Amino acid sequence: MLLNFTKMHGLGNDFMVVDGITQRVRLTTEQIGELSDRHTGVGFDQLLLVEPPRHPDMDFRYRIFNADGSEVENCGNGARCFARFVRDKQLTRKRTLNVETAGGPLTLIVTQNQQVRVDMGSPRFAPDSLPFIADEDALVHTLALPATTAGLTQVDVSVVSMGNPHAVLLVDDVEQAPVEALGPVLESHERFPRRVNVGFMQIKNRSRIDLRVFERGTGETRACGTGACAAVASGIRRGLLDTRTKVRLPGGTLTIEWSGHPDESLFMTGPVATVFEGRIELE
Ligand SMILES: N[C@H](CCC[C@H](N)C(=O)O)C(=O)O
Repeated sequence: MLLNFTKMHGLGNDFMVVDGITQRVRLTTEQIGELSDRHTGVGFDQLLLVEPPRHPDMDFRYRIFNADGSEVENCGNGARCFARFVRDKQLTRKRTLNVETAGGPLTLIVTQNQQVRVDMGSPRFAPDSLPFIADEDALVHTLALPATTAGLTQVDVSVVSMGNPHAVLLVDDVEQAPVEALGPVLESHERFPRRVNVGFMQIKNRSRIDLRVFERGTGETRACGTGACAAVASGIRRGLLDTRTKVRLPGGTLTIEWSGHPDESLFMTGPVATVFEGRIELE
């Protein structure tokens, strides 16, 4: 099978974007894992597959696969790249797109300055929305670690669903945060039955944070859109952040806005980049 694709990124969180509308695409989990390899494949954090919508009032469906081949519910940086992709490929001329994802509907707006603003829906904190095993909802949950990690036997996390699951830790300095040691341990912690993305948040002031994210199924990325949303949502809920917060990630900055009302949408705005067009022959 000859597969055309476009390599894109959002603040260095990189994607192989595949048009599954004008070409017939059948990819196995194993093939996606092979394609994600940065030495023997295309190399990416996630693969995004664009498909026709299932519902008549939606414009597209797009599916998200991590580097390990796992299919997931949402991808913030990917949503922005998707919006640019379908317009660049003339699959639509609309600037406001209604899109189906496994995590629910998204509305994407391509702004005049070529940034993309995404209505990410409402953050959810109830443990079963992630899922996270806990007796009740709480601002912060204490997780016992299976073994002493980075000198810790337990950590406090806030849990947030942006369609996909996130655990957010407060740290004094993201540069010194034990991302490599603690990320994998929390990603696969037993209280997250479907694993979890792990955010390390340093609050600079009430409208600015630094963030690093160890992503489920991929590892640390240069940026994580849903991770930025989850971190700010948890900070606003805890009374630590304002309703419009800049998130500085290793790959650059996103703007997150949320009123703090549980039934109101959170918005993410940020850049998109196209790197190259490619074609690959698959068995
Ligand atoms: N690793 C995530 C999916 C990609 C999210 C991230 N790349 C973003 O921009 O939101 C998960 O397993 O839920």
